[in-house]
Amino acid sequence: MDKKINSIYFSATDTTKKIVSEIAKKISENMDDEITTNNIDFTLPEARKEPVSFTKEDVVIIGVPVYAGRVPNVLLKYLNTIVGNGAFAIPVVVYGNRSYDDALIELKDLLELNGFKVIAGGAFIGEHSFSKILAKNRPDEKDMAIVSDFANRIYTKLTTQDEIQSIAVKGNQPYRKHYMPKDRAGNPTDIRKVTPKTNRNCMDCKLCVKVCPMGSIDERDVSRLNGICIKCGACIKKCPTHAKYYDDVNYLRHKHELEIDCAQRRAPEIFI
Ligand SMILES: Cc1cc2nc3c(=O)[nH]c(=O)nc-3n(C[C@H](O)[C@H](O)[C@H](O)COP(=O)(O)O)c2cc1C
Repeated sequence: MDKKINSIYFSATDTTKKIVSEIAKKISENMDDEITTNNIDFTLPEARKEPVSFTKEDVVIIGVPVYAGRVPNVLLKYLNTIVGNGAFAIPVVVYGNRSYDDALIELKDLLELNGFKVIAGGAFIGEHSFSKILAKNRPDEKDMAIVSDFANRIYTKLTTQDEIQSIAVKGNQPYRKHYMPKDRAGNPTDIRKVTPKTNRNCMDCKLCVKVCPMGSIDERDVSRLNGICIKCGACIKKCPTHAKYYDDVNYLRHKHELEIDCAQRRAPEIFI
């Protein structure tokens, strides 16, 4: 097979990265010739300034986390600049064990509009960005076995079908509205304005500045924000001294509710 394998992802807390990278690696391992895998990590703002385009020679595994049941809307502008030129695409969404709602179909549609041919797709589960216990440590071994099998099936499809077929994925059209957390009275509540706090454990190492996908944490005073917070969990989960946290009542209520209501393990779904 004379295709080039590409992995491209946004991954604030590394679960999407783990899945997309493994799919790309496994497909590459199946190929006889020595091939190079191209990797684009667009988690940080600098990377989203680079234009990206592919050709018919490319197979592109592209992954994003599910935010509010959809493709994160802060990424739409960048995603819409990626040019397919007839490349094969495998959209992957990773969600925190609640639901992926319409994120996979949204990503698939977006890729098709950008000139990709979508030949497979998958929804996988990763530890929830808000929590240390919801989908804890996922993707785990069981998930990675499914990831591996998915990659093998993509390889088989690429090498055995004369005319590689497009696929359909699960989801609604028109897409459902963004999922909204509820307040104590059961009314939808908007947590978009919620920002992280910094406690006395902070050593001022600036790691949070480096990992914030929005480039929002002030380098001179890391307790301040210069831009928006998307609640991605990067500064919280990656802080070596656990100095970042949220104390907003509605955010904490939502997190707790998810931990209770979505505790039952969900399984990855693949479409090929
Ligand atoms: C703002 C926000 C909204 C989210 N919405 C959902 C959701 O609707 N359903 C779900 O199951 N998980 C949701 N999650 C959890 C992430 O999709 C999940 O933890 C994912 O594994 C994170 O990927 P990453 O590690 O690559 O950043 C949300 C996370 C964030 C930050």
